[in-house]
Amino acid sequence: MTNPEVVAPTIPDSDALHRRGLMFILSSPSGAGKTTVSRMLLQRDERLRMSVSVTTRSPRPGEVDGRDYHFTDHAGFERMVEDGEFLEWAHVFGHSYGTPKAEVKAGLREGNDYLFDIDWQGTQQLYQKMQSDVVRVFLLPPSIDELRRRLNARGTDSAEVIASRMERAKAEISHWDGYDYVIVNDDIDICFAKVSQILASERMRRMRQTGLIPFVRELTAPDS
Ligand SMILES: Nc1nc2c(ncn2[C@@H]2O[C@H](COP(=O)(O)OP(=O)(O)O)[C@@H](O)[C@H]2O)c(=O)[nH]1
Ligand SMILES: Nc1ncnc2c1ncn2[C@@H]1O[C@H](COP(=O)(O)OP(=O)(O)O)[C@@H](O)[C@H]1O
Repeated sequence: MTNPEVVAPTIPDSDALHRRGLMFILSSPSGAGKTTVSRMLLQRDERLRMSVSVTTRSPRPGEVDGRDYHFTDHAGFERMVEDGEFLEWAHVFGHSYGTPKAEVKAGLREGNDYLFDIDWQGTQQLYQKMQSDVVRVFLLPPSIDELRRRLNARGTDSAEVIASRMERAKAEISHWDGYDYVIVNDDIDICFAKVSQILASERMRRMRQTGLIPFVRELTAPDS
């Protein structure tokens, strides 16, 4: 399945210097592959955690409450909105989706990275609130026909739901320029290798390496 030649080597994320975590956002039109890429990242990367969203939509076959989403009803969702428990929330495909705040805020300080499978509206909100922590990646399908083929092949949605996802796809694609990185997900292994490289590079940004300040101070101390 996975061709080892195109999978990026795992770059050790050293704990020697403290680093602030980052918020890694993966968006795409439905069916372009963000769930597939997210699962591959989470399987291979221990420092990456999924930000599990809250939603009012029903679970699909195979989805697990607390792992794929926190499933709730409208009243429960509204209560969380009123109590300020979301970093962002939006209406997508007639349902409500939101990113819980508590775990992410504390985890970033501890150096944990979070993966977000959210749409362009949520991406904009997170970017406005936490710009320096956010890395935005958008996946495109190689063609509209291939997108339709993948939605059909996934076998999780009725013909009616697939038609409505296809209808929304072009509107979602129109937000491609609100992202830092845009990748065409043609070959899954190549796409995964690219996403892994982005993550590795973004982790090395100076501003995230909070441990550099005392480290450099020590290096440049007058009596060292
Ligand atoms: N803004 C926002 N969007 C979300 C959140 N969780 C999921 N989404 C988006 O909602 C859309 C529908 O998700 P889903 O019902 O799982 O279907 P999918 O398109 O097959 O992934 C996707 O574009 C997700 O990225 C969230 O917490 N906030
Ligand atoms: N590069 C790819 N080539 C072929 N099929 C793919 C590729 N990426 C994803 N898929 C398949 O397409 C379907 C939709 O992918 P999924 O990850 O569920 O999309 P999304 O989460 O963006 O809605 C799944 O059946 C998945 O296995």
